Amino acid sequence: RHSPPGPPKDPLIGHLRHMPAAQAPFVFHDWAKIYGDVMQLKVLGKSIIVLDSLQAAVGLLDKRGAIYSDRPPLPLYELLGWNYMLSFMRYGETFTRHRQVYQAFFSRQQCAEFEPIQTEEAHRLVRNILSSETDDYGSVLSRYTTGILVQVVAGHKITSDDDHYLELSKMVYQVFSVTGAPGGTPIDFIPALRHLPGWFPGAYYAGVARAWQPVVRQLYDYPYESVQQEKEAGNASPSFLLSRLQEIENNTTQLTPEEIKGAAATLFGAELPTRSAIAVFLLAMVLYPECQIIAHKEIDSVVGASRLPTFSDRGDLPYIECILQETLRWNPVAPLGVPHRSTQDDVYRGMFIPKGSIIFANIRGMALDENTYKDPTKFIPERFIPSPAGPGEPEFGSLFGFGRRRCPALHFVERNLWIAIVSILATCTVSNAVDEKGNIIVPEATMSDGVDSYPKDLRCLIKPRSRSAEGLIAETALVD
Ligand code: HEM
Repeated sequence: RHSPPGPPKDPLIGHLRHMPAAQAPFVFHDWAKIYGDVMQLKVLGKSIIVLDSLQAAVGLLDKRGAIYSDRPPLPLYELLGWNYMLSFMRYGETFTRHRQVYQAFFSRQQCAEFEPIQTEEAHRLVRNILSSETDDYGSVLSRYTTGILVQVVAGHKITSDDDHYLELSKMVYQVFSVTGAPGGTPIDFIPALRHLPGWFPGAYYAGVARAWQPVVRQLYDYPYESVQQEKEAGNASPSFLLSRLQEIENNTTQLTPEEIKGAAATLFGAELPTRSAIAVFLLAMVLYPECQIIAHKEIDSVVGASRLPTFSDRGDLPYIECILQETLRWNPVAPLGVPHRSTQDDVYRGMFIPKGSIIFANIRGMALDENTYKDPTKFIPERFIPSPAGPGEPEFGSLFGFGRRRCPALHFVERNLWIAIVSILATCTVSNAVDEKGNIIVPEATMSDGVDSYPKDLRCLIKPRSRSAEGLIAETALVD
């Protein structure tokens, strides 16, 4: 029985000085080639385990889920008032209750009911892309994912740029930007700092957290109170919050009001990865124009030019499905997932994993596994075509995490992405932007660091594909 291998470390502080400051998933993946797919790093006495293969992640996080499903404590987030957020919740009774509510809400069957909302928002997305005056498509994409979430969570349709929910969604983004990666600030390592004033060295983040508390509070109160008022006035549309309020009324609720607010805030906070995934798709279309041509042909032959695609076309568009799957694999938007924590000592393949270890699944590393994916850095949708017609490489399910903490919204997310991708492909051509001198810009396929992984350069040109596509899109403005 031995500790999992890892790179050389310093006395006392361990790997603190060696922790990668940038592009950690790539550094971990390179280390894994030397030290293996189960590695241990020690930081200030804490055991950090990095899993670099699907086999190890399934072996521990799925198969031994009973002892690998906790999350590390996040004192900074607690200080901010991010309470009852499922993503960061410790394992236990409260977690189980919350998780059940999400699983029921995002079941396959329930997800089918969101399709009209998703379709309408996808049409709005294309209209907004085509009328965008800048090439900063990030904000247009955010508007799409926020638009869907606000309808699903609070039954509210965003129709103007000064909608308060858009303001709230910007605030969430700001809070996450000023507080850094979850678990990565000094007070996460030395919780005692939380009691010190913000000017004290190292306690800086505690000051930040206190300053942002009112913003977080608003995110908790505003949606809940708005839906409550609409319910009382008899004009609330179906939504996550309305269902929870009705459960309170009928005494069938599993969650307290404060827990419900936290659950809704969790959902709003989940806006970013979906918008990043659509951005990855756009990047792929710029860099791999041949894929776009095949996709256009498939849509033209299956859907035709007289209508826009709908969810009922999905089964007849296998190449679009491959593009979606390859978008998820090529540049994973959650490259290290969300860390798990082990709650018991364990031995895996003869290696001792102490209780309290923080476990990272290197999802980025798994996408680069050359034994599973040929030419893994290239965008090749055909890799998923089943054999004998294609190589039949497996879909990249790892993107949504593992075991009892796996993303509960994945069926919903896949639909959000599919309808956005197919609507863009049916109506637009994505191509290279051109600089002032007339040179074609070829963006590099690199992603930003951190929890919110986004293409570093997304300069591109998006134009209507044809007159008839333009007409179809214009018509949607009248119907939706
Ligand atoms: C492309 C978009 C998305 C990706 C790639 C993604 C991926 C993930 C990953 C990797 C985890 C952690 C899994 C683990 O710990 O092993 C997670 C958790 C979670 N996701 Fe997603 N997610 C996405 C979108 C969403 C959306 C839109 C929602 C909600 C509307 C959502 C809700 C959640 C929640 C609540 C958790 C926490 C689950 C728990 O801790 O038990 N996700 N997601």
